[in-house]
Amino acid sequence: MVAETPLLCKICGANAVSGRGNFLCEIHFCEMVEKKVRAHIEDQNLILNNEHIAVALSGGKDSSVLLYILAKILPEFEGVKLTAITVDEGIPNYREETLTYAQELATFLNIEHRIVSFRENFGAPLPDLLKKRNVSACTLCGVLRRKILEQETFSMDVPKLATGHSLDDEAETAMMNILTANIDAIINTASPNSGKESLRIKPLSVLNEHEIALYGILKGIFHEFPECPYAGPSLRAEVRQIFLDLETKYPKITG
Ligand SMILES: Nc1ncnc2c1ncn2[C@@H]1O[C@H](COP(=O)(O)OP(=O)(O)OP(=O)(O)O)[C@@H](O)[C@H]1O
Repeated sequence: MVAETPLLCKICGANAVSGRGNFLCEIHFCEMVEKKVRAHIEDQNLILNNEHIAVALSGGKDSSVLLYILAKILPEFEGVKLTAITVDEGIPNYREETLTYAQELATFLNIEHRIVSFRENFGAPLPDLLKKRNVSACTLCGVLRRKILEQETFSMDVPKLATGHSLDDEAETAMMNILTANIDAIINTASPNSGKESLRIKPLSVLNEHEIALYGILKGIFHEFPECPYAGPSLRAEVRQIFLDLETKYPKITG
């Protein structure tokens, strides 16, 4: 039997934790991830000195990694303050766990954390709001969540709201806009400073899901949470599957 040769970090020769043609050890992989995010923030002027940035923290892997990395690189920006905001949609057997985790992470990172709920803003949790409307759960949830996040951001006089959207999310959105011939959205995606979008920043949009998940695992901030009970068939889910299928043929398709 031939022993398998361990894959080695291309920088220091230690055992590699990441593959896909980019072999790096734990230290160099994490450095690479942070460097990519920092470079994106600087190139696009996503964060400027003395800004107060709101971070949309669901407690899921992407926004948890976002908060962790922003907290880590924060000292490099003069006078920048972070406030995490979590929206409690009131989805039973789902949101409670991520909410607790979001609280724990914000406390661990010593970052101010606000929890805002559908109940206090719209009078009822999502399941009750759905009873009165003939609309899909994800559509209503997404619209109301964005509304609360925007309100909170403005009420705090915060110029920017950071979300944990990844490169995969951005690729899926671009593909969905093409498939639905949503010309306005295609133009807005191409120009980050247009309209209301100027308030939104997506510092993780240079990282693919593999990089975010691995970074989260290595930093001990990755948690498996139950899937949202309302998650079901959707155009986004189908587009995601198309990308996954393509990735097996063309591994570098999302970075
Ligand atoms: N309940 C919430 N409270 C605050 N922010 C949220 C909430 N849900 C989503 N977001 C923000 O919107 C982004 C995109 O949400 P979405 O549910 O599409 O993504 P996701 O890939 O599951 O992200 P995550 O892993 O952070 O939950 C999240 O990364 C987060 O920044």
